[in-house]
Amino acid sequence: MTIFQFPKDFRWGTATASYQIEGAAQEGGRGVSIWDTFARTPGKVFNGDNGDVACDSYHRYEEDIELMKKLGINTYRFSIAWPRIIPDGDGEINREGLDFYVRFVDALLEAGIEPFLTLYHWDLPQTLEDDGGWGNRRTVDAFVKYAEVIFKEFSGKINFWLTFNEPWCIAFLSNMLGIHAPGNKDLQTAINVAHGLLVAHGKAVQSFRRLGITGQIGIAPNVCWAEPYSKSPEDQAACDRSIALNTDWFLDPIYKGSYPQFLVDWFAEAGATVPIQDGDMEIISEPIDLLGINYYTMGINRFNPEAGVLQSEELNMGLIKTDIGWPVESRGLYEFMHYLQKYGNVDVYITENGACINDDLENGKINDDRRISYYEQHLAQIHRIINDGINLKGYMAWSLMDNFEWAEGYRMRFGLVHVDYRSLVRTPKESFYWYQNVIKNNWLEIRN
Ligand SMILES: N=NNCCOCCOc1ccc(-c2cn(C[C@@H]3NC[C@@H](O)[C@H]3O)nn2)cc1
Repeated sequence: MTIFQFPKDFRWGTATASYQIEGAAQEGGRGVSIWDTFARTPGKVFNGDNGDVACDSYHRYEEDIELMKKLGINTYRFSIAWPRIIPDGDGEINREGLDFYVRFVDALLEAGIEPFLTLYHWDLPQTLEDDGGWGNRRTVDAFVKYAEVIFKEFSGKINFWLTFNEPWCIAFLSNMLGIHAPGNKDLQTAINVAHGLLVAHGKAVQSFRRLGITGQIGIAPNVCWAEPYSKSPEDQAACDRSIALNTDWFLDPIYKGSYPQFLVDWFAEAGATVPIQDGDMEIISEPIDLLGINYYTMGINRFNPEAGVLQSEELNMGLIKTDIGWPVESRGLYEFMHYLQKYGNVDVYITENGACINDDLENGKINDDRRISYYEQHLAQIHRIINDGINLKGYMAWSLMDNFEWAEGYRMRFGLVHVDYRSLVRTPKESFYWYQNVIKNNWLEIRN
């Protein structure tokens, strides 16, 4: 067997998000989000599923924290639902909504678990979307107002902060491909959204510094690692475009103060431009302290002029796939983390990594061996990354429990804990106990 020992201060955790687990969608003064609207639009979400009940964590969070204590994690990544805090987006503060998160954060701290907060995990107040969404500076200013409410309430209690989860999903999956809320299918709209959220990110970081808020702040891009099908320049360029739209499009403005010119030029060919106003790039490039990285899979891509705006086609190479159809290929994480070094050896946390394995209960157990295998492969790569001297400081498995997987609804299960959506009974899977052992030992044992 092989033993991979992790650093003594390495953070072990799990991750969730407000709309995916909370439920109580019409309780506590919560306003309507774009995902409430999208899920109620016929054909957008599998089976017409929505987040009205989800895992009911709004009422069951103490039970969830007991599961976290049993698992042995020291870090828990979650998100706050903006519509609970300021229901109409930029109006009055809903104290009842804020108090729910005060109770939750206090309970986490009481349990000895470090809160790792995402301010925005996709549940935009609908009123702001109705007025132009992230492409309207009103939304940018509203986000800063919301962020400052949270900063002031939780400074001293929360020390790890993320502004946005997966900006590529917020901008391009949701506004160019139309697969997530609000479901637009327009490149210029997507570019406007991406720029708006970047300005909002920068302004929030400036507020964080000005207010002297405790801890470290950053952002969490999702990775789309790709390798060329052939050695041809066209296939390599197709990969470069695919990787860069998820990463460089957001991290170049933050770390370099400018967009990647090759992609700006590519989009200009398609008639789309970035709506930069005076001072925007200086705001966006306000220095940050950490990055969250979300990794699930990688692709083998080739140039194909018919393959969407990037003309980059991901090929089915016959790899083992998870039940959501994503190839299991952990080496993309290693390659990506070295790619990321062009921004410097910045502090990085894996804020999402996990497998969709839809095993169900059998005799009271869930023998999700495929999920264990997925985690073994990816944690081995993480040890390799750390061994190369990269500042990878922690790992949060997606997800603590099965939850609402966006357009896939509840059919796709990423949890270490099984959720029966009728009874809401939580049942730890075999992978939960495997991960519990890794955390307890702070080492990974690869069985021969
Ligand atoms: N990348 N290029 N794609 C080209 C075209 O893809 C079509 C489909 O696209 C995608 C891409 C990515 C995702 C996705 C889902 N999760 C899992 C969630 N992460 C945040 C947390 O809430 C988890 O639930 N992460 N990523 C879904 C669909």
